Amino acid sequence: MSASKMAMSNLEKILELTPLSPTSFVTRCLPAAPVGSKGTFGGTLVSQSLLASLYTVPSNFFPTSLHSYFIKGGDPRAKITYHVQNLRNGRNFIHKQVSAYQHDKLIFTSMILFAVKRSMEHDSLQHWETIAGLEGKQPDPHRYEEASSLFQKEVLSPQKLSRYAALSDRFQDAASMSKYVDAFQYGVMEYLFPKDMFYSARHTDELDYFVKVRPHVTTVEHAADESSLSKHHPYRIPKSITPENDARYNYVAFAYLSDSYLLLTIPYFHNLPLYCHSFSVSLDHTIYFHQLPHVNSWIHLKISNPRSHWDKHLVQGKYFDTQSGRIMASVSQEGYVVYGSERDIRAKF
Ligand SMILES: CCCCCCCCCC(=O)SCCNC(=O)CCNC(=O)[C@H](O)C(C)(C)COP(=O)(O)OP(=O)(O)OC[C@H]1O[C@@H](n2cnc3c(N)ncnc32)[C@H](O)[C@@H]1OP(=O)(O)O
Repeated sequence: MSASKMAMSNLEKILELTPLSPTSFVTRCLPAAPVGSKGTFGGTLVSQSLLASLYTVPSNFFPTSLHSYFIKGGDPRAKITYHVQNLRNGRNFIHKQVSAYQHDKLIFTSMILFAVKRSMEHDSLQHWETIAGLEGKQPDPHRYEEASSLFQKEVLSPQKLSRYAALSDRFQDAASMSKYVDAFQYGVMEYLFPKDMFYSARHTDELDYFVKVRPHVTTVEHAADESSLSKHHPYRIPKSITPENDARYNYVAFAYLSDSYLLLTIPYFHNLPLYCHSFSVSLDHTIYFHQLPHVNSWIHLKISNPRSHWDKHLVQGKYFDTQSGRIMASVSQEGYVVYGSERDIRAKF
């Protein structure tokens, strides 16, 4: 595999931060745009803001929720600076606000709530939403297919490509088509999509697919240190947080994957082909973490689209651990996505 293809799945490098002070960080790599887009990938901003904030909390605090807004499109040619503001330190919870800047302008902000890792001694009510029958089962190969081969069959085959090319200039350029395939084949995320993912005639309120992260991320948690507020000091904070040394990197990797193939799936709910938008950006992104997400195992994602109007589209995702069948995270995102009229899209396609 070429060095450039290997680099595509190097999440640690893509997200690496250099400290400027205990609460400010600058990116090492330039913040790339996803294939087919102009601005920085939203998942990079969400996950780097989470990584930056992790450098400012003791290692026995885990992210429990994250609420963020994309304020200005990120410039893929400029590094990003993250400032982490401490809003409150409690015994149970820590509140952080992270602001991301490019060219001295605020481009993104997130609020992140951390909760202390609890012993099981006091846990008055336990409940998990679960998918029964999922436990440890592999995705059904009759229903799901690896994304790059499916994309090549369902989008790039000559007869189908001409229909996509009628919808968008993006599909007229052969060089950019190979980038989609490379992203599926060598990128950070590996997908198993339903066979009708790219164009569905099925009326449904729900889309489900499987996703996992290619680079290894440890699930070995450090022995919980009983750090108290008095010990809450930069010296107690790990110097480096990497996929190999900190299981909390699973949250970072999850934040990265959670902004991909989410908003893009909207046409699926309307029996239109994916990629038929004329403009698409995410406006906000919210994650509730229900457990440590094991990102190297298949994650079963269920997406719905409760409301679309005024070019604003709400998508909600529930992510299930396929080993236990239990919910691991919930994600909500509203996007500003502009489509032509349904009639025009169908006529062209
Ligand atoms: C084919 C595969 C495609 C893959 C897509 C993958 C999607 C992945 C999801 C993402 O990662 S999206 C990235 C995260 N989200 C963002 O970066 C959004 C950041 N926020 C904004 O850009 C602005 O807040 C926003 C466009 C949502 C609102 O802008 P406004 O319309 O209120 O302000 P303004 O009028 O100043 O427009 C800002 C820019 O948007 C452009 N814009 C707005 N509406 C547009 C439209 N309808 N068509 C084309 N461009 C439009 C507008 O031209 C202008 O471009 P420039 O900055 O280059 O001048």
